[in-house]
Amino acid sequence: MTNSEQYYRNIEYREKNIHTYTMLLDADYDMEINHFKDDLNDDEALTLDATRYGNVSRFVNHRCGDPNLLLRPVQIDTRDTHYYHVAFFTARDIAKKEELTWDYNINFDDKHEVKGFRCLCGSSLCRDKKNKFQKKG
Ligand SMILES: C[S@@+](CC[C@H](N)C(=O)[O-])C[C@H]1O[C@@H](n2cnc3c(N)ncnc32)[C@H](O)[C@@H]1O
Repeated sequence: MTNSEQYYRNIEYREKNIHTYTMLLDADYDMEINHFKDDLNDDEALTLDATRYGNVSRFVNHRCGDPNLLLRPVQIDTRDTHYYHVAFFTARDIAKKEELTWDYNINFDDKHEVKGFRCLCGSSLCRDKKNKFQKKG
């Protein structure tokens, strides 16, 4: 089988095996709780509130380049690669009460992606070079 035949066979397999599931989210276009009132229009300010339906991972902040957590897909209960969970692993020893961070992989060169997010991670590897609020460190 050629590579392109294999490619189209994979697409066909995926299309036949599309899985859907219901997810509960609290989401709203709400400028009142958004820090970027001056920079965004209402329809650009979707806020996801993980208080009721999220889990403890909602407290993990972003850090560019050298976060103390890494994300890995893991399989639980099934070897079907359509279903995986995302697990956090420590990238190094973490001190008691130290902030947990992972790299959200934000592309700071993409205007749409970063319009509502200015990075305050303080890492020397921070990619948000235009951030006027950047912490030194
Ligand atoms: C998953 S929550 C993290 C927990 C949040 N800091 C809190 O106290 O509930 C993601 C939000 O935290 C803020 N945040 C996380 N990392 C940030 C960073 N490096 N710079 C600025 N804001 C950050 C942003 O408001 C982002 O939308």
